[in-house]
Amino acid sequence: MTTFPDAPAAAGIVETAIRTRRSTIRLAEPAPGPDELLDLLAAAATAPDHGQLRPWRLIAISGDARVRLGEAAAEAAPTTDLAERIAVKHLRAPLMLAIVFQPRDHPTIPRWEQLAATSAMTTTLLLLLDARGWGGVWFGGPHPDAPQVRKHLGIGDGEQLLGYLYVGTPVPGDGPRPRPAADVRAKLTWLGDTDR
Ligand SMILES: Cc1cc2nc3c(=O)[nH]c(=O)nc-3n(C[C@H](O)[C@H](O)[C@H](O)COP(=O)(O)O)c2cc1C
Repeated sequence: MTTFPDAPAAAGIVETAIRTRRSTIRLAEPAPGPDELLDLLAAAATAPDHGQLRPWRLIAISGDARVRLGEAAAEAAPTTDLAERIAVKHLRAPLMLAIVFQPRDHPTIPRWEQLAATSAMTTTLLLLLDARGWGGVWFGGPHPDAPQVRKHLGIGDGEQLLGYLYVGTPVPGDGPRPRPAADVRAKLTWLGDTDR
């Protein structure tokens, strides 16, 4: 049997948080408010980020603002039926966080590294929300590139909407879902000595 050195206690807590996190789709009120969100964002902003460029910003959308965003997204739908369904999707959680990628021109830090840093921050935020008992899920969102949505949210030239974190309180009774174990053996190539 494979053994590993004893890990510090904190490592166990972190590992449990990572292994038990699940995306939550059924979300009810309440959701975190501005102070808690800023606190969590400060923690999420510690994710790996070459040059600490923080090439991202978030837009929090709650209450009636979700209705107005839903209307903007619905305008981009090709049919009335789809438009109605798209508008309703914006009400699936009490809080939506639009993840806006803001790449900068940089002499040594390419765009792909900045996108990776934004993804790392977002994943860390999702994990932190889950660890605090909030539910959340990252969805691309209906028509994130539609001009109506970009205009409504004030997405600037050169910025990209990377979808939304839908955030709220997990609906009672929707207990934790077991996660099938991933077989990652084929995902690792090891070059060099494995005697360790
Ligand atoms: C950038 C991004 C966009 C996603 N968009 C969608 C989506 O539009 N629809 C969807 O069903 N899942 C989407 N997912 C996957 C879910 O967020 C989630 O990871 C998946 O349902 C697995 O659940 P889990 O996180 O509990 O493993 C997206 C994931 C990422 C990283």
